[in-house]
Amino acid sequence: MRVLLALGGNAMTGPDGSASPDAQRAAIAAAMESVADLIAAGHEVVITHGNGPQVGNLLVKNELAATVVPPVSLDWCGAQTQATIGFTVMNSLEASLARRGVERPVAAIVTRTRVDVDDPGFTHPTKPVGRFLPYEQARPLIEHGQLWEDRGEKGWRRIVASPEPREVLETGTLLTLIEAGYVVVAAGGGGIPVVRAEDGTVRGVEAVIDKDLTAALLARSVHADVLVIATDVDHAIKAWGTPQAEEIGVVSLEQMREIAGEGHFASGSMGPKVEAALRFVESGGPRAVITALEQIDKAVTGSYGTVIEGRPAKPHDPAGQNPTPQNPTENEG
Ligand SMILES: Nc1ncnc2c1ncn2[C@@H]1O[C@H](COP(=O)(O)OP(=O)(O)O)[C@@H](O)[C@H]1O
Ligand SMILES: NC(=O)OP(=O)(O)O
Repeated sequence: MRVLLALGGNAMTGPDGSASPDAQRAAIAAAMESVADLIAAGHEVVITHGNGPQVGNLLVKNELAATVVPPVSLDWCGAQTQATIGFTVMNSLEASLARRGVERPVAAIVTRTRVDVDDPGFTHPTKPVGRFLPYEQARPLIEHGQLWEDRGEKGWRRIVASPEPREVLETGTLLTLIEAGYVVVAAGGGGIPVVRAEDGTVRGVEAVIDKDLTAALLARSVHADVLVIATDVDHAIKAWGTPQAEEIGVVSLEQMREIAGEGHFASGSMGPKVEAALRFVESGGPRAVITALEQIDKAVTGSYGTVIEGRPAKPHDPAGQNPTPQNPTENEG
């Protein structure tokens, strides 16, 4: 199966959200063990990953050092995170594959994602980045003009613009590499946001694209059989945080749209994951799964996690309208 695997910040930065180099190396090394198992099992894996903690930290470094070295813009910070996370993934995945006796080349690709210049995301920022701070520490920054948001029990977090991903510009390159047998790491941090001018030229814009939404687009572009969104919870949960909390197992597209419409999924965390899973399946993708990183082997077959099954088009069913599950059912998870 061709698997598009989206790795969240939780998988890349360690359990406490720490983005120290050691914590990142350790988290990525652990994640790549699971990825190597998938590859060793015969799956074709395309990896994308988040960069929220890292890009937010780079932004702060730039601001703190602005009087000493020229600061760079947010799109440059995003490009830098693709490189550091990408090369760390390459190092770890190569080692994990070698331990299994699997020979597969790995390539991390600098990837640009086109957005619309007039996207409302530029005027209404929604993307949490960087570290969590208690309100007392965030307050002076807010008073200084930064946008911060209360993210619940973990604290407050800085918010930046996050336009909709429209197109992954390196799709052709990725397909060539996948067909040549590479394990490709692409569109890290949702891709470096760029806009295209009327004359066809491309320039970076200051934003951080949601990596789950780009993952949905990328999964369709590379004809993935399954989009797996790996995070730190086994399932998306209905009535999350209440005594009525209920894990969501296998659901139809229609059911998940309805549940999402009821507002069970927090913006900036589970919300975009559910939206990405829905978009992939709505646009014709066969299956999308949200689950914990440790469960991705079962996720690819749809036997664990929150699973949205598409409608496989059969010869007698050209419109792809054959029935899908009508009741939320628990899978083995
Ligand atoms: N309805 C929900 N079901 C499950 N988790 C939820 C829900 N709403 C919000 N969350 C939160 O979403 C988190 C996963 O999102 P996030 O932290 O952004 O993941 P990642 O960094 O792995 O991309 C979970 O740890 C949980 O705290
Ligand atoms: N770019 C992005 O969505 O990163 P996170 O998944 O780390 O928030």
